[in-house]
Amino acid sequence: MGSRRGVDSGDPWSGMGESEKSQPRIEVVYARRRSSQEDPQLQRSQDVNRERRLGPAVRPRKKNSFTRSLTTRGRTSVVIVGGVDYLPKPKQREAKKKPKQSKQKTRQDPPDFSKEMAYFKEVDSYELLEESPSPKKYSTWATGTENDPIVIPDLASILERWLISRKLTYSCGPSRGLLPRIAETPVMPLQPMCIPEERTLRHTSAATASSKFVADRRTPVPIELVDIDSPVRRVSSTFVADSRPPVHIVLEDVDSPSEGASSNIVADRRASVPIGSVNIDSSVEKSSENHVRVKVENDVDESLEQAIKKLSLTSSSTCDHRSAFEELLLVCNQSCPSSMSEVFSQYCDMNSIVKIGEGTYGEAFKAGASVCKIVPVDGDLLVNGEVQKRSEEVLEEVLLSFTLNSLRQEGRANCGCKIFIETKDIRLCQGTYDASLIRAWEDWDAKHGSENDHPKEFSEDQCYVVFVLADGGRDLESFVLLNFDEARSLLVQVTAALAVAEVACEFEHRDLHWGNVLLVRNESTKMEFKLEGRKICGKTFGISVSIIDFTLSRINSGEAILFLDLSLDPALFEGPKSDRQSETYRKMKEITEDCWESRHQRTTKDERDLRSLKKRMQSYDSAKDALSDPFFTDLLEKE
Ligand SMILES: Nc1ncnc2c1ncn2[C@@H]1O[C@H](COP(=O)(O)OP(=O)(O)OP(=O)(O)O)[C@@H](O)[C@H]1O
Repeated sequence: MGSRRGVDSGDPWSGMGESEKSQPRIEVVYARRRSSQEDPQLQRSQDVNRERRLGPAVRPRKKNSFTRSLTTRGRTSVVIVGGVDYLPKPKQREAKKKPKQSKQKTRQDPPDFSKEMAYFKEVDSYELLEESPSPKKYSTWATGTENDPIVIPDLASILERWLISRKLTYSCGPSRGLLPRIAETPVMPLQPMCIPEERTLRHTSAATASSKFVADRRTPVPIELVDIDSPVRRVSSTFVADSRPPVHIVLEDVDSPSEGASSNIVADRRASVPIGSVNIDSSVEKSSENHVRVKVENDVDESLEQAIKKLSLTSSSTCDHRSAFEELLLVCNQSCPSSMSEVFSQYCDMNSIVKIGEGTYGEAFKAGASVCKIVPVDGDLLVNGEVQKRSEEVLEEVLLSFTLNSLRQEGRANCGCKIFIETKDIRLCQGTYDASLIRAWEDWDAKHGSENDHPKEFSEDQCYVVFVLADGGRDLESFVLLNFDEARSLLVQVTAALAVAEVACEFEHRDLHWGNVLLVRNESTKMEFKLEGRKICGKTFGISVSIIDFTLSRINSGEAILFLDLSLDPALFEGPKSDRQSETYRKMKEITEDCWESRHQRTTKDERDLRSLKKRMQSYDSAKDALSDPFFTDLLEKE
């Protein structure tokens, strides 16, 4: 489809480029270190890693396939902050192709499926030569109905905290006066789901009347109020602070005649604990109908909030590494990094940890019902021959994951699905690898032969981001579909997920190779999703699909557009010719014209071309005839 772009002056592609350029300001926020250019040794090891990414066909030996880090080198994280009305006009758009990927990531000794693999390889290579620029893969979901606001309270607060911290970081200049304050203080008013502004608890005459509010870590308001049957009541409130920044807890006697006056306050405490509980105790005079109000507030004073609002992102131009780390802490709701065992022990017995997979950066471990993917960040140590990810890079993925999580919420009015992997939590850790993790890593290595470096190399200072995910099963690369129904089920689930996310938040995965599609066989017969307000039920034939790895993805969270600027990673587009994944990256570059912040859609011209192709196809007598159609001209090279 050579005429796809820029052929005539009315080419909708160029038009779209123009209109996208006039969108809200664009900032290059983070630039990935590119030390390989200066360091030939690093360049060599990265070249080796590049070869790891693609499969056995192009991977002559261990650590020598097209790198798994292909997608991450030289990236730049970018955010565009737009107004609420930024959402583009309804248009039809294309879905990205699924590139081929081959990574050695298996959970058990795989049975011998070499025959099946050979078959699919053949199919793949055939398609690569034969297919048009994927008309059959361009989904035709029409966009354009009103979207659900993607910002649910929790997500809003996460993004807001992030944006605020960025404003503070970038706008305060050298003085950085506000940054320490925001780092010490949560932005509680912005997270109404997290902490109710107040709870009113009623005393009873019972000696141990108590009220307990149990909530998860993101709504950590377990407050226990106990009155003791004595002339003076003892009131205590326990606030379970799980890695939460400081809070201000006030107990107030609301029945006192001077309600609201400071004398009503029976206990007042500012508390800051990384993990644990805060108790405040006090005495309250007994009266028949005594109410005590427990207020949990943030410590950000109004003037600070006003100041924050006035700050502008436009003055930001640089990002220092420390502040990005602080942003990550804020987004993860932590005041300081945890240890690995603190995080893992929340999900499982440490001795039960099993490694289940690995990527260039990520080591995936099964922890109870969850999967924890550990990604080292910010250290100087090369990991698997790669420069470690920087906080700022991981931050983009963290925010994106939270945004996609919001699609899982029940009761979304317009769009929703549960096919993107559930991100249960994200935590920042520091220290050496825990002994149980080392044991699990070595077990996996003994069975499967890890391509990654031994994690014992990490020092006490090393930091990591731990993605706590639902267990999505095995990746498509190692999963064997048993019949055509399972294959259809896989395709419809992936397509439905992309359609939902594309309509809801202009999502483009941009790296949907078969290592990033997980499957599990179960009793399920159907899966529900909602697209443009319509509930749709898809048949699953006992297969549940999850999409993972949003490192390269692009999304409009409602508050910001998050994406990586792949134009700074030319090597990404230099993979082997005729390799499906490499070709797909190149196609993406062609379609985006290296403008990665925009969403990209099938154009009217493309649709016209496809429609006329369809008509012409009906008139051909044979496939041989059809192959001479002009639609294919630039796709076929005669030798
Ligand atoms: N939620 C999950 N459930 C089950 N397995 C998972 C999950 N997340 C990751 N894995 C396993 O771990 C592997 C590595 O994860 P992932 O691809 O996210 O890491 P990565 O370092 O980002 O990879 P890449 O090399 O593509 O950058 C996956 O291919 C998969 O086998």
